[in-house]
Amino acid sequence: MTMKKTLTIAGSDTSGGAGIQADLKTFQEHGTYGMTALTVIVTMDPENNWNHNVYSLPIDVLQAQLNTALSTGVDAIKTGMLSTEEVIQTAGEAITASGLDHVVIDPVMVCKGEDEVLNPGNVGAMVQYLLPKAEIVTPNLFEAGQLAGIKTPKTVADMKVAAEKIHAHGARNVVIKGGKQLEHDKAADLFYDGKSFILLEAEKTATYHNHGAGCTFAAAITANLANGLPVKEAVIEAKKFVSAAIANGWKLNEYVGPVMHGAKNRFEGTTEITLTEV
Ligand SMILES: Nc1ncnc2c1ncn2[C@@H]1O[C@H](COP(=O)(O)OP(=O)(O)O)[C@@H](O)[C@H]1O
Ligand SMILES: Cc1ncc(COP(=O)(O)O)c(C=O)c1O
Repeated sequence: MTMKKTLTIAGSDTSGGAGIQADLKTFQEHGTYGMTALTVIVTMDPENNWNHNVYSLPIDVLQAQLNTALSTGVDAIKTGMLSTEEVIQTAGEAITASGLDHVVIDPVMVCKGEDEVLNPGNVGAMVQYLLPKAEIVTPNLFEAGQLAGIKTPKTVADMKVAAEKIHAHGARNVVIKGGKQLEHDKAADLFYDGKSFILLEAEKTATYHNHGAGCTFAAAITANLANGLPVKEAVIEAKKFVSAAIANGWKLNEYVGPVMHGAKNRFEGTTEITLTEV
């Protein structure tokens, strides 16, 4: 038996809901074989309101992991938290050398609720080294504004403007996640392939237990691509999955509630989504 191989280039979320932990659980849930190239380790301080600390790994350690994983011939790659311009460049060059088409860029800039970029130079480096390689890029509203060089989108009309600008940077398909923050009654994401705009809408779940939603969504898209789904179907299936994962999010402790990464096999078919050309 062989399995499709999926690689995540991302950070470790020690609390297990986001980062490589979310990616590996989601890859497994979709029947793909997960591999990792770790960029940073994020820890949380239980004595101090769960404050995050980010520990970077040396660049040669990242390079060695990329050499290891890519030598096996992976089917799809996802990127997540990339801490510095050097890390972004290294990831971009490894992706180019791999010659792979199935590349999902989740341009993580902040953890939820914060609005300052990890390192300001990262936005330009993502535009230069990652967007031209992206089969799909999956920014949230804040990240979309940063990549597009405009104010954070607030409406579907703003999202369309951002999607066109991000597409012009070389990403072949753009999915802007409206999520909870969009001024809209549904959890709406905008898909743009350079030709048409499609709004994917699901019921908004009233919950704080959504930690890792973005990583989980992008990892599901990556696994779906590795499994042979066309781009639009890969996004649609991932949207159904992440909606079920959020609807079944749970409380890890008083600070954080991860999404249910096991939602595909437990809750498949429990969430409906609608598609509308806009
Ligand atoms: N409360 C919610 N109910 C249903 N879907 C949601 C909710 N919040 C976010 N989503 C969806 O989850 C996915 C991840 O989005 P989001 O949480 O905004 O990403 P990120 O973690 O990168 O900020 C998107 O498809 C988004 O629409
Ligand atoms: C390592 C890592 N990657 C990515 C994220 C982003 O998580 P989310 O999917 O909730 O946006 C986080 C947030 O804590 C993280 O720690």
